Amino acid sequence: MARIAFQQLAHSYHPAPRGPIDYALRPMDMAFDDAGAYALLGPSGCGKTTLLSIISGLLRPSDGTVLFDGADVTPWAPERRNVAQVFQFPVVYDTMTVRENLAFPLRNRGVPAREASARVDYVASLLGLTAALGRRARNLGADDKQKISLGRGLVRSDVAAILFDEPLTVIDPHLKWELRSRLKELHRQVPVTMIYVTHDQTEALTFADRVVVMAGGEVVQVGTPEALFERPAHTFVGHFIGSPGMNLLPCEVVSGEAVLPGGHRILLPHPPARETLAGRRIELGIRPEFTRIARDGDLPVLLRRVEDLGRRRIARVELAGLALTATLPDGAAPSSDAARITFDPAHLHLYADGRLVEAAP
Ligand SMILES: Nc1ncnc2c1ncn2[C@@H]1O[C@H](COP(=O)(O)OP(=O)(O)OP(=O)(O)O)[C@@H](O)[C@H]1O
Repeated sequence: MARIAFQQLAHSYHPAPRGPIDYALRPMDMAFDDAGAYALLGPSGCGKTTLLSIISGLLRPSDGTVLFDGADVTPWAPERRNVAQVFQFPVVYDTMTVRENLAFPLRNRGVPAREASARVDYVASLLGLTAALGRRARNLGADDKQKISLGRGLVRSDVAAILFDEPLTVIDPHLKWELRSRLKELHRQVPVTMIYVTHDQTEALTFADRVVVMAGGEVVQVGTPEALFERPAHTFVGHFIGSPGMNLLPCEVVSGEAVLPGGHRILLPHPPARETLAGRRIELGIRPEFTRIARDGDLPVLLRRVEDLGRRRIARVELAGLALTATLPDGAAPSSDAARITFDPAHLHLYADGRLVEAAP
């Protein structure tokens, strides 16, 4: 187990001696606490795999330092780092049995046979592979093969970290939820640092205690699922997390109020100092869940349509030409000619150039 830290870590696949550097990962300082369950979440191309490969040692960063429990491991080869990795597609030995596949990483490390066998039995039961232990891997389907890959990653308890790179991509949808819960259960019992890469917010939010959200080669927020929902540090997080995402309204701040298009004014509970906003692009953020549509609401909106999303309904409305979404309470039937919207002041956030602006002290 290890605490993994980055100091001024950055990576460019095309280091340029002159001119602007084309970063796949922008310079960052951050740490993964020992024994934490993390998800690395972000859209395709944001740098997740690059970051994972730098941790495992498959890729040497062009800048900065990687520390495991304070030791500089930047030049270390993958074998020396003692990191287990599970990839998107199965990595199994077809001619071996499931038991032999699972025991392989333990045999390599010289773990005594009895201890190895107990560990294999435990991991197999966790992954629902017990009945298949004696079968050759080649005779199994894609789901079971990927379970073996997961098992090989999980079987050693002495690793510095376990890295998962979209491990459930090939798994049947109905099995995904079950395997995610099992990984979480395993983490509770064997607290190893786990880092789980995904572009799927449901996967990230159900697996991780802490989610690292990435965009454009940058870590834009590290937080609990609740923090990402309640207090997005960046408009990208507001938009990317949640379904639908946060409403963002361009505005100006004048005398403690946000002035929206159409001249509508919203009193800000904690207006920031003027200097922090000067010359920056300002937006007011509010999640659909913290709005209310009613006849006696604050601002007049045009009701475009109501959508049924299964567990809840949302209203698509327009405020001075801006499209917004609002969650509707059960049974609410807003009238299109008298709809008004109210924002819960406790959940209003102000962003400058995409970043959350803290209130003036
Ligand atoms: N071997 C490489 N050589 C050059 N550029 C690369 C290489 N690998 C990745 N990149 C570039 O680096 C950036 C980050 O890619 P990376 O694969 O880390 O993102 P990702 O978030 O893992 O994406 P995905 O979810 O699609 O795998 C992208 O712009 C990508 O094109």
